[in-house]
Amino acid sequence: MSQTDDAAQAASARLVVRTVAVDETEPLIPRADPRHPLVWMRRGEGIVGLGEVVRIETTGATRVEDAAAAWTSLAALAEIDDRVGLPGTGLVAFGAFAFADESEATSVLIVPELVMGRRDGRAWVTRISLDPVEETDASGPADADDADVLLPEPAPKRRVPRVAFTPGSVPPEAYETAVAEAVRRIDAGELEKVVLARQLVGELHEDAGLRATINRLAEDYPDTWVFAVDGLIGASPETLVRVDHGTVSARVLAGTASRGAGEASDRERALALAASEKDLAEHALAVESAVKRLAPHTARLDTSPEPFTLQLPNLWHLATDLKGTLGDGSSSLDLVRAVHPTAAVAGTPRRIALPAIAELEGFDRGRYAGPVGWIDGDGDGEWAIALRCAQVDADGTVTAYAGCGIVHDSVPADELAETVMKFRPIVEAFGG
Ligand SMILES: C=C(O[C@@H]1C=C(C(=O)O)C=C[C@H]1O)C(=O)O
Repeated sequence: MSQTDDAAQAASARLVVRTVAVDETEPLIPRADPRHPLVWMRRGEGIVGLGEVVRIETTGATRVEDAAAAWTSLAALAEIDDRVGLPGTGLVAFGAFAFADESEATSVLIVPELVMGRRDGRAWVTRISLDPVEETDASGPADADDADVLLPEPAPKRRVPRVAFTPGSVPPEAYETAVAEAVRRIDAGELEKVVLARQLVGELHEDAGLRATINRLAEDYPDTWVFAVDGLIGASPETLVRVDHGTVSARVLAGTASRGAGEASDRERALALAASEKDLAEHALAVESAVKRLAPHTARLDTSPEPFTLQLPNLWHLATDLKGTLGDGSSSLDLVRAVHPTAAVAGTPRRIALPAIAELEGFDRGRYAGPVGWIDGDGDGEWAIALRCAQVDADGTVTAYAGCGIVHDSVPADELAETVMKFRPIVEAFGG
């Protein structure tokens, strides 16, 4: 089906949505579908989706706005009975978008049949169906009581499936060559910063699915957004944009250092990162681009005063939080469209960095470094940048990605080492 048909069909569908509170304390990930997991979790809270009622697929330069328009039409027709009223209740779609306009990868919004969620100590279940007048019998939509009955049993914990990764089309030496070429262009004044990534590729042989891998990501990286959407799985520390009842927030990351072995050396690395001119300059470009692109849509936008060091189990990042109020009624997807791709994953200036990435990286990023998250019926939602992630294809091919911001004093061998740190979450979650 063409993208226009798809969007048009989605726009004319009428969804019936009902969210009820449930008394549930079990973790959510063990209830995810191992083969087609839909997950958005951080610190044990979030949403897990099962089944698929509507799928909106888009491609090309207008992939985000086409999806946003189809979503607005779909949401406008939906009949929503939300008895909980928290972020993630009512009508939701999980989404993942390709990084580049030219990508072969499709971008998707998926509306599940069932959503299980938890937030602020409250749990809920949402059922979504196409117009029940034709879809169900005379007993009408399910009532609150059978919400519990139909929840899948949590699966017992399993070991993670093992995937042996090897460099993809770009071997490590070629990555270093690309970094050196990027530095040359930066020194020649062609651009200020460009983010270059490389891939690791493996095969998922076992039919155990992805649930154990996602669970491992959530256990090892509880402070990140752990996501699974249409085979894209990962644990991202970077919030692209969140919209919640008129408030807008984002977390910009750029600048990375390894963790130290002991407490003293670890502290030293964090302090050195916070004082590093190279990293502060790289970070400033990313913050500037996010602020510039969000500002037209916000009535107020504050940035945390100085970049702070964000500690993750595998590395340190320089981080800045943005917080503001929405000024123009934009949906979270409208803001995704405004900010993607940020300088944290593309570069500065963007119009020079994007073709340089396409030329120097030598592969299609697919949905890596693209927006991943969810949107609700009011347009609110949470979107991360798909980092520390892999795309798992239907044939079992697993492609993991990691990249680094290259600036004028970047050293190729150091950047290669940084990709190794950034691959760690996904490599370990596949038993490496
Ligand atoms: C590009 C990636 O990460 C981005 C690049 C960073 C850097 O170069 O310091 C830091 C965080 C992310 O914004 C990645 O993880 O693949």
